[in-house]
Amino acid sequence: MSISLILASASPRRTALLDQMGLSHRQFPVDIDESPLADESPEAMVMRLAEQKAATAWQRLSAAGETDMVVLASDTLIAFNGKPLGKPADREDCFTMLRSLSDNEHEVLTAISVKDDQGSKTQCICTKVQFAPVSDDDIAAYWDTGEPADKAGSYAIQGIGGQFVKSVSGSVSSVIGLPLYETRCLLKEFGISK
Ligand SMILES: Cc1cn([C@H]2C[C@H](O)[C@@H](COP(=O)(O)OP(=O)(O)OP(=O)(O)O)O2)c(=O)[nH]c1=O
Repeated sequence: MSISLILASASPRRTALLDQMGLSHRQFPVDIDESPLADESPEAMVMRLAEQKAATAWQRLSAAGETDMVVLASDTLIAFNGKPLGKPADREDCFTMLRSLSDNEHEVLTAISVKDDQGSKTQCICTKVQFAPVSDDDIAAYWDTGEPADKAGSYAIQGIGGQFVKSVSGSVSSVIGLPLYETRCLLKEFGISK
């Protein structure tokens, strides 16, 4: 009996990172409400969202008769001054986020959640990122590239936004959406390895 790995995500970056690990999988995107709850910490929020993505995918696939699967889901948020920053709602929101990140340090939180028929486990990985000073002209030009729109905190370290990053302490793959080392360890606990 072979167990199939399901990635509960629409993200092209997360599937590419799993490919990088040599783990064959199938993408099964789930859309959930990603709004924060009142007074919820960034860590509690990112873990709740990853867990909910995994549980939702699991329920839908089980209802469709799928068995022998392990579901992996992930969520990425920026924590700045104790507040969560997700994807920008619009250009103005991107300006607000990048102005606050400019010349400051922030944390990128990625939660990974794995579920099978025995239960689930969720873990949060924190990476510190120091931003260089970013001007309004930089932000305007960056917004026009289209890159910030679907990225937590309005930037992509692996793309054009990498030029705003002075230093990183922690996992770079986690900033991009899936921490390779921790994902490998967690999946191993659920019987998935290369
Ligand atoms: C900070 C940062 C975020 N990101 C991305 C990672 C995540 O894909 C995205 C945050 O959105 P998420 O809601 O975590 O994920 P998603 O909507 O892309 O995919 P899904 O929910 O279907 O799994 O921001 C980068 O690619 N580079 C970066 O430097």
